Amino acid sequence: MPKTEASAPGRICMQLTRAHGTASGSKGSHYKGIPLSLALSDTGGNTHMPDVKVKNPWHRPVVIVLVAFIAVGIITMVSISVVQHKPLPQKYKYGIVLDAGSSHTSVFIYQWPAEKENNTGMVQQLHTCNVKGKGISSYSANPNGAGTSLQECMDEAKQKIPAHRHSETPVYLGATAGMRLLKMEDDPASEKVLVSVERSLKTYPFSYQGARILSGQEEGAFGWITVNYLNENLRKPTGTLGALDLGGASTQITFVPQQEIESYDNSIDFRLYGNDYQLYTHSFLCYGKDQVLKLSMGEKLRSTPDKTHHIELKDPCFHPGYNLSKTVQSVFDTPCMQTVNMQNETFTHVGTGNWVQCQESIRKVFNTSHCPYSSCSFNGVFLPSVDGNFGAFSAFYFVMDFLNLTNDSFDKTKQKLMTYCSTPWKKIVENHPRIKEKYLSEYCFAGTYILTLLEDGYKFTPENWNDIKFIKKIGDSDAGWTLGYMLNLTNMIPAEDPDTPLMPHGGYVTFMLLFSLLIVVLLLMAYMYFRRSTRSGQKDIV
Ligand SMILES: Nc1ncnc2c1ncn2[C@@H]1O[C@H](COP(=O)(O)OP(=O)(O)OP(=O)(O)O)[C@@H](O)[C@H]1O
Repeated sequence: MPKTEASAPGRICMQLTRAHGTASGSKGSHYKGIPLSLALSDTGGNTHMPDVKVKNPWHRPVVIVLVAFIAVGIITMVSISVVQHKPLPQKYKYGIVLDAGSSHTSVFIYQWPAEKENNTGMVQQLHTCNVKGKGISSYSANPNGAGTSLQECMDEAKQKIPAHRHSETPVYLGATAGMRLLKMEDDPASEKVLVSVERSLKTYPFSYQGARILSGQEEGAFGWITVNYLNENLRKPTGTLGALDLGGASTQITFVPQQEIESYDNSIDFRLYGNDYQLYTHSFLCYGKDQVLKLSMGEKLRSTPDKTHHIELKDPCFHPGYNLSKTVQSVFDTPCMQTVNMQNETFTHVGTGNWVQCQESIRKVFNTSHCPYSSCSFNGVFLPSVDGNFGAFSAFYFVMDFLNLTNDSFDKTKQKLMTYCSTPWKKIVENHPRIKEKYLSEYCFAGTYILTLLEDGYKFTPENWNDIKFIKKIGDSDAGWTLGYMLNLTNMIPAEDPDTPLMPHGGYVTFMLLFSLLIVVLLLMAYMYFRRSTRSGQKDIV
């Protein structure tokens, strides 16, 4: 073992001999059989074994800290992953909208995840209940009955919505064309009906937000919002779906036109999720399925030459063999037309089942004699050309679905209607024993009216006929104005798109965790590198 030159008397000098030792010239790295050993020589040149223990590398603080960090990191990641993937009980919020239509009232219950308000396509229909009996406008002579009629469905709503959510659940009642007509006819009576429904709704534990009559424009616009919200069209600046709604007393057409809207009354502007929309909308009061039947029959009764004797009203829109006594009052009990003086209180409604004549008679209810704009639908109402796809719902769907006409071409639709209308009434009843006779008797008329309204009124052609999709529901929710109304009143469709975080919450947590671990590892590596270089620096100095 060579002595170091720097060895001072009495000082113990330590020299490291490497396994592949070089300068020392010692044989290999072994000293008396001890590998990678430390040998000490005192000033007297005597060599002896040092009193130093070789450390277990796992006991070094750096390694312990490193291992601890890694263990904590792994435990944290596993815990987060377990918690993240645990199925959490979903918390919902609820809203109730009553559609008080001319023919009946429906109660719609909507639900949405409590933490996801303002996200498109999130609100869903949970439940719907049809109120027994006629619409609230039919209670004009007995206004209290209107409120009472809602009780069964509202009790059902109480069951459907968890009790702890009742007090925060908004309830809205919107009345449509039936109440619009009653207001025109008898304003105080319509007020009394509204007071009655309000009193009834306030007895429930929900958050009552009001009962009012919607304007035709609102009904059209909210129907358009509903179908486009459910189709998730509102967030994308791409195309929207026009809305065609056929009720019992009114019908609405609403879409984004490709040309200027020439009449102020037909224009509605929206800003939804940061996109601007200018909608064309029109509601034809008295052109719902029930009212237009009255208009058409009234027209026929009016044109009967002899009104002094019992009238047998021959109607091409009803099946051959259909024969029913009806009251004159049942036809003229509407503010949509003036009554006609007839000697008798009743008449016999007789079907002849002739589709061509039926369409001719229906055309008479559209006044196309004047148009103060560049183009009109009927009755002097401006209509831009119908562009794009349309969703047709309510009675558009009920009727076309019954007649199996939802997917046919224009010509096929006409042909099938012709055959259907000429089918004897007896056969129709036999074929559909479970359908209400009132509905059953009117499908020929209603189908012909729908075709005529769309073709003559709205100017759809055989070429774009299939741009009309007859729809009842989109997903689980009914197409109609109610959902759009609630979304608007609860501010669930903001004008501006809400800011979205860069990444979803789970992704964010994972990213932060991995990134933190990486930094810790890098720090430790840097520390170890620093230690090693300081040691080798010391060795060089030595
Ligand atoms: N299954 C069906 N078959 C045929 N017609 C139906 C069916 N169900 C409902 N109807 C009729 O369709 C029409 C439209 O019904 P809807 O409930 O949409 O109108 P409403 O809300 O009462 O009317 P409005 O919106 O004009 O006030 C009504 O005349 C109704 O009687």
